[in-house]
Amino acid sequence: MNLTESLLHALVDHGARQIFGIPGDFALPYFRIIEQTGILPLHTLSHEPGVGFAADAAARVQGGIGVAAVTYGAGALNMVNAVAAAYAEKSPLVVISGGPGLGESQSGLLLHHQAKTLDSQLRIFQEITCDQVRLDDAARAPADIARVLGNCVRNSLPVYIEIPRDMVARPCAPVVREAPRAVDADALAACVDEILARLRAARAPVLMAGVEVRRFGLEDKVAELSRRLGIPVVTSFMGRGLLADQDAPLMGTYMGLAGLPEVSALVEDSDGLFLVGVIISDTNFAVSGKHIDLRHTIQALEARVTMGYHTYADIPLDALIDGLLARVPHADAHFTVDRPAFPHGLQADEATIAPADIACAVNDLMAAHGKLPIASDMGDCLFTAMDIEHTALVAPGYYATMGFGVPAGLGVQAATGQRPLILVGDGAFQMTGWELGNCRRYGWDPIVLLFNNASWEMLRTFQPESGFNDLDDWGFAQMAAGLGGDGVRVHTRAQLKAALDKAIATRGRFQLIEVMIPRGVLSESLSRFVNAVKRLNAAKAA
Ligand SMILES: Cc1ncc(Cc2csc(CCOP(=O)(O)OP(=O)(O)O)c2C)c(N)n1
Ligand SMILES: [Mg+2]
Repeated sequence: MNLTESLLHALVDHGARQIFGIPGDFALPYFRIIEQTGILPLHTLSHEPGVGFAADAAARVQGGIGVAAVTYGAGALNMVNAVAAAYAEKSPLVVISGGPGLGESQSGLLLHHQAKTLDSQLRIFQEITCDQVRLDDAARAPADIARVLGNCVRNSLPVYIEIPRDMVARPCAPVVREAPRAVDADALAACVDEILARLRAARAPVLMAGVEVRRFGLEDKVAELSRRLGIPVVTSFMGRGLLADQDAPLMGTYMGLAGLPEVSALVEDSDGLFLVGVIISDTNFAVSGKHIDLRHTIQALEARVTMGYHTYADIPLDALIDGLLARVPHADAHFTVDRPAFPHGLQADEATIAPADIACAVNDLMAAHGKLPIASDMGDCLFTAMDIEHTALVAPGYYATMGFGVPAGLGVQAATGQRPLILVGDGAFQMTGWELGNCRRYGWDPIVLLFNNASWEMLRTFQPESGFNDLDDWGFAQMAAGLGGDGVRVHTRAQLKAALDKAIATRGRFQLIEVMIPRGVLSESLSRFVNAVKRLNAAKAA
């Protein structure tokens, strides 16, 4: 076995199911081995940001790790933003980069694709990954790979692996996966007892599910725990889409002043808020109507449990949930909640289209044809998703980068085989929407709802006086055929419904529905979010 094969088998062993990538001369040798061995399927895309977003989304939906394979310098550094997004949102993404061989590194020449020094790339990735290795020693490689991939899975964070191009075919032993780390049973029991005591003493306990629940594959168990405890569940903004397919007492998504009042009141009035895998970020908590004193909550995140001004260390979330389930008997009665209703029954008439109509049309579509997993970009399309029935959702809800939506949708279909619905604004589509041109090669056929307001509308809501938020009308629908798909531009609600009916009935080609939305027409969630931010900022300034 050679070093690349050893790495590929280790990737499979740690939960990788495919590789997304773009080669270069520093990467051609290891790409050849990927292609020749077929240990993992390789999907090449067109631009490295898309490679990173697709691999990140694949990791999020399949519960394993994502793999982004690139060349040195121009390739890897082109993907920094996507890896930073994965780091911020705790996605287990493995970055593999080809690199200069030992001989050329010592040639005394500056090498092409080199930035500052030959170590610059590794140093840049140290800031956005939890572990790194350059595989320049075949004897040490199996242990290095086991350590790095073990950290990727254990922390649910990106890692960086550089393969010098003169090392790819060196004989190498197989990688032996690290043994799971032991959890202190006494500390776990004490932590479980204290959490249960606090929840039982609370008048109005609530469980908020965050992204770590998905990252560690705990949705079924968390749903079961909430039923047994008899407490309602909400998701964080980032956690939207969690528990969509579980029988959970799910009330909705917490968005503070931007969200549904009944959901916000449930969270903000709770005296027993149990934050399970929730990232304490501004997008999750900054627009709270009533200040949530996080010091009075129970926070389980990054293998630590904090409550009552003290922290239990080294309590992995899976061990904690198992410990709680072991101590909470099956509930006698089936605990349910009255979930707020989502909009249905689109008026298919000649009226222009608002984001609320898109949510309504999608809810009607899923009611008639079954749920679709959703990949959403940043922009009002993501806020519109809050009015769509709960379904699997991948979106940059915290890091908030544009460009995620289309590549992420391709990653979802590559990973699951399920046809995704992609929500993307015109500004974000200008960045990475062209990855749709790769669908035909792989048989992917997403349905793309392109919110075209010819504007960076989210920015305009915060700074309406700036003319630079105006975008031109690019005519995206007309470009679909050249990319291998079908495109249609719709102006009215009747045209939107007809386009969705045609799209869902057409398989084998991506379906691009360019929805023309008048500037200034926002989703209700975004309107509430912007008004909340302005009110809170005004209050701070006062
Ligand atoms: C990679 C990156 N560069 C800039 C920005 C900053 C930004 C946040 S929202 C936004 C406008 C989005 O326009 P779009 O048409 O896609 O959607 P909509 O607002 O609904 O009209 C920008 C430029 C971000 N978040 N990421
Ligand atoms: Mg726009």
